[in-house]
Amino acid sequence: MRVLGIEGTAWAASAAVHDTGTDATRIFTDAYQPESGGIHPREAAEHMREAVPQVVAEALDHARETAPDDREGDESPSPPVDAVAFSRGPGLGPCLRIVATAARTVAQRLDVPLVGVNHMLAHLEIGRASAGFSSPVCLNASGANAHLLGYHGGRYRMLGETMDTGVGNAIDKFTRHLDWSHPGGPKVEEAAKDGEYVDLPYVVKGMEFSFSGIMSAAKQAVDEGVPVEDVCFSLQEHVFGMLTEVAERALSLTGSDELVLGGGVGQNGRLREMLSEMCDQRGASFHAPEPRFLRDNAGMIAVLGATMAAAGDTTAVEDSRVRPNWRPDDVPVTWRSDEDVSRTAALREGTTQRGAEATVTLGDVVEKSRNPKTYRHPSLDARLRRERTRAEARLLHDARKLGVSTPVVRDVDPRDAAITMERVGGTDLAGRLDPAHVASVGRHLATLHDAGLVHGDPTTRNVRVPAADGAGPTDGTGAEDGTHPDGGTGERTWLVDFGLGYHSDDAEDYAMDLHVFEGSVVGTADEPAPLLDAFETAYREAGGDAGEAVLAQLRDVEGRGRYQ
Ligand SMILES: C[C@@H](O)[C@H](NC(=O)OP(=O)(O)OC[C@H]1O[C@@H](n2cnc3c(N)ncnc32)[C@H](O)[C@@H]1O)C(=O)O
Ligand SMILES: Nc1ncnc2c1ncn2[C@@H]1O[C@H](COP(=O)(O)OP(=O)(O)OP(=O)(O)O)[C@@H](O)[C@H]1O
Ligand SMILES: [Fe+2]
Repeated sequence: MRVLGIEGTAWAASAAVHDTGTDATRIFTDAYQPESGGIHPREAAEHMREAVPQVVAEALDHARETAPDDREGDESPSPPVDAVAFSRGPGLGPCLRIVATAARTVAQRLDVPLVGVNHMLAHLEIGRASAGFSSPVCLNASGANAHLLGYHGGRYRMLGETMDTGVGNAIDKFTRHLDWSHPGGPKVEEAAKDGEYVDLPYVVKGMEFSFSGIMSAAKQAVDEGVPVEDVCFSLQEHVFGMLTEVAERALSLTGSDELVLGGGVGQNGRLREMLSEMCDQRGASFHAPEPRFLRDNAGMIAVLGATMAAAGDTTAVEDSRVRPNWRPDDVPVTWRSDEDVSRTAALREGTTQRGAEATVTLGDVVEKSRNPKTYRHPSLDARLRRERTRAEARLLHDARKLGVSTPVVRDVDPRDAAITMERVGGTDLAGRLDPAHVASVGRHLATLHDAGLVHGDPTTRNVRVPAADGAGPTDGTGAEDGTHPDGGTGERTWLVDFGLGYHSDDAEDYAMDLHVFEGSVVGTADEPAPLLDAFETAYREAGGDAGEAVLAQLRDVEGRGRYQ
């Protein structure tokens, strides 16, 4: 099958022809370069209006020139391509409409099917296809996005994402402050080569992350006279360190041992180096497609379009309106039937647990050491390990005082980033996900929030519950009488891993806790809906009016679009 792909979500007016027989992909791109500042939606659309028809004509010429012999000389020659795939969203509305119009026109003229492709899934599927991976975790690092996806039960689930801007846009905003021309990413990469390390904010909440604080601090540092190359170097160390850390968390949560990278920022050598080193260290495989398939390009649209067309997933012209805010986790995945990413490998209860951050030895007591991460800059690494070990020990204690079940801390060694604590539960919540246990987590979080405490990373791996068969030490201190101090009717649950915790009186931070927990449930459960329902009901009941306000804030967090 030969498929014409058309792309034009923001800056790249691009058309490509992919031949599934030879696996060859030829891409024609005309890039929009803003005169000044960043991408202006109106200017970008003007570019698309001129450039899209041109690149499409070039691609179709190429298709005709390379058509197999049997397509030539017939009385009614076969069309040069068998389907037309186009970027249907997400992206800038005016640009998308031009692409869609071009795609409909060509498909109707050639009388071939139309395929509406999700641009973000195209960024990821191209890597999965070229790696030959079956069920990887996918990190998309592009201009307008930054997120982690894992396939499970017919959809890509969102495992973590930026809470504000996309990673490329964040970097581009910083370089606009320096009056550097768009795009800024490659210029930061170049300047970073001569830079030295300075501390900047580092914001990871579970598998969610945000860039606004770090970008303000970077601009301020330059304004205060810190050498630009030092700021560029440190920006990369922090921002890519965050992406690598959340990617490792996603691997750990899902039990996957494959990671693929997608998106324009994936062209950055330092980001690729960090991801590759992290994967090496945990025995996972890493793959990044070649640069022409990383940045926006129609090749990836043609490739996924061909896969979708082969699965019969085509788009009727009357249903082909563009979707500027189309989320990748909203797409029914018709073209995959392979094994789910969430293999629950995480659930084996060995004597040594390898979390995303630490090695945890489960004996009579539990010894947790945050080992150095060599992908991170040594200064940043030392700072994070020290800060998190301190926070963990302090907050485990604070939470206990509030009546939230946590292991008792026996010893803390901030220098070696090590904690010795009581052993609790028989398994992770991930191994016994049921409404009673998630409800108990809801009550625990309501208690913490009521006292101004944020867990920071309440995933299903950071909650301990009794083992189903009763094996293992199911009692923590205080449960000897068999009562359940969390006040619920289910079995007892313990919260562990407070390393990302902190004190806050901002409802947004509490909402993030809920968002992180729900994300970990959605990422791994076969049927998340009843679990989320039980969780929120329990949180609401325990949290009263304040809890209601946090849930409203959660809806706000979930509803934030990025393409207006
Ligand atoms: C919706 C769609 O329009 C959007 N596309 C997009 O953002 O273009 P993409 O080609 O994937 O990424 C462009 C971004 O990639 C950054 N970039 C390019 N080369 C880079 C490098 N060497 N280092 C860091 N960033 C780089 C640019 O600064 C720019 O922000 C998206 O995929 O989010
Ligand atoms: N006190 C404890 N008692 C029993 N098991 C524990 C205890 N603390 C941790 N564990 C187990 O060890 C695993 C890893 O611990 P922890 O989450 O603290 O490490 P981590 O490296 O920070 O993990 P991640 O970053 O992946 O959440 C947990 O999922 C849990 O199964
Ligand atoms: Fe993109």
